[in-house]
Amino acid sequence: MDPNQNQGEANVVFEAQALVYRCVNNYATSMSLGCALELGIPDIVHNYGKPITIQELVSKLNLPIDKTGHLQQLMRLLIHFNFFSVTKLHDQDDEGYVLTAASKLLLNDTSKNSQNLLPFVSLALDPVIMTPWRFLGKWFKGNESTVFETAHGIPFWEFANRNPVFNGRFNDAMASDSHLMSLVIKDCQEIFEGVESLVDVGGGTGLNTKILLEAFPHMTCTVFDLPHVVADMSETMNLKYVGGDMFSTIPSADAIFFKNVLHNWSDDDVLKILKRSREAIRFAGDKGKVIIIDMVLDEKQDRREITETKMVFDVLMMVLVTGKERTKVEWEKLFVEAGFSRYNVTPNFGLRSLMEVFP
Ligand SMILES: C[S@@+](CC[C@H](N)C(=O)[O-])C[C@H]1O[C@@H](n2cnc3c(N)ncnc32)[C@H](O)[C@@H]1O
Ligand SMILES: O=c1cc(-c2ccc(O)cc2)oc2c(O)c(O)ccc12
Repeated sequence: MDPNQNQGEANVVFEAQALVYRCVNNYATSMSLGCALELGIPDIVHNYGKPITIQELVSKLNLPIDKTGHLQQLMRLLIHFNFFSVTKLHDQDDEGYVLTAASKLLLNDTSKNSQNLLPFVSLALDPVIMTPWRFLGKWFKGNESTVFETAHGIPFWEFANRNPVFNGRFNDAMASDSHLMSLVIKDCQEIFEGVESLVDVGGGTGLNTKILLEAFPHMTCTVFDLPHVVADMSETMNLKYVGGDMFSTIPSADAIFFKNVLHNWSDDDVLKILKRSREAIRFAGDKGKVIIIDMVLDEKQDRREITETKMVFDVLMMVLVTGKERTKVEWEKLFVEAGFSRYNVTPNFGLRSLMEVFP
């Protein structure tokens, strides 16, 4: 027998073993990141103002000295995932930790930067969100429409309605995601050109709309969301809040805007929402359109990690709500079935793309 053949078989098995261990232990990365945030490590590194050594970090955290090696282990994993990096200290042999682009998004101190995903990460690690994963197998064999319902007894949006603390946490998380939109919205001049009125459907507490209004102050905007989400919001001359159910009615406007909303719903539900949107723009003539910011799965074009993240969101939407992520072909099928004639996709929002859909 060829000894190389044996070696080859062993390599395949060991590669497979590494894959199994990597996947099954993925939670260790999110838990380690959660721990770093609980301890406030990004803020300490930020406030130190220069690279911070492991000894200085232990001291700032008030940890027992004998935890130094363990903290180093935690930091090594987070460095591997690009949450921190190490740099040589001037005139010394020692090294210190510094923030990376990712950990700069996770600071408690938001005074210098409104781009902050800490509320989003806190939501992701909340037991309300994590518990349903334990019920995934049970759900596959049962009748509930979501895993969330199998775990918590009621659907996600009803849970948010009944639990004001969770509702606040959820809305803050979604708003933190929206802050990043301001980075690109100014580049979208032509998309909002001619749009005089816009309804942000499922617009949450209205941050998307406020960012849009900063860039396009001539517009009149309505944030439309469930009544418990928009209750007691303060309005301005060109920003109104309306409570309601998008399956029953959507207020009329030139443009109907959805960010991070349609991926929460099944194809049947998206079809109903799109048909309601078409009714809502029927008086707008040539100006009428639907603007969607959401994920578009594209395994051929996207880097492997981007596809991986989108596929995780795909399953996440199945677990929490009744949703999914979609390919361009899947989106197109829905647009055509809802009676729209054409659409454009601008893939410039990181994980999200912007789609314009015309009657
Ligand atoms: C994932 S959040 C997106 C929030 C916001 N568009 C953003 O990007 O930050 C989905 C929103 O849809 C709202 N929603 C859920 N069901 C709805 C319904 N039947 N009618 C109107 N809004 C609804 C939720 O309350 C929530 O604010
Ligand atoms: O309720 C959620 C939670 C998330 C979420 C959870 C865990 C993660 O690692 C990332 C995100 O995202 C949501 C979302 O994008 C959405 O449209 C509705 C609800 C949630």
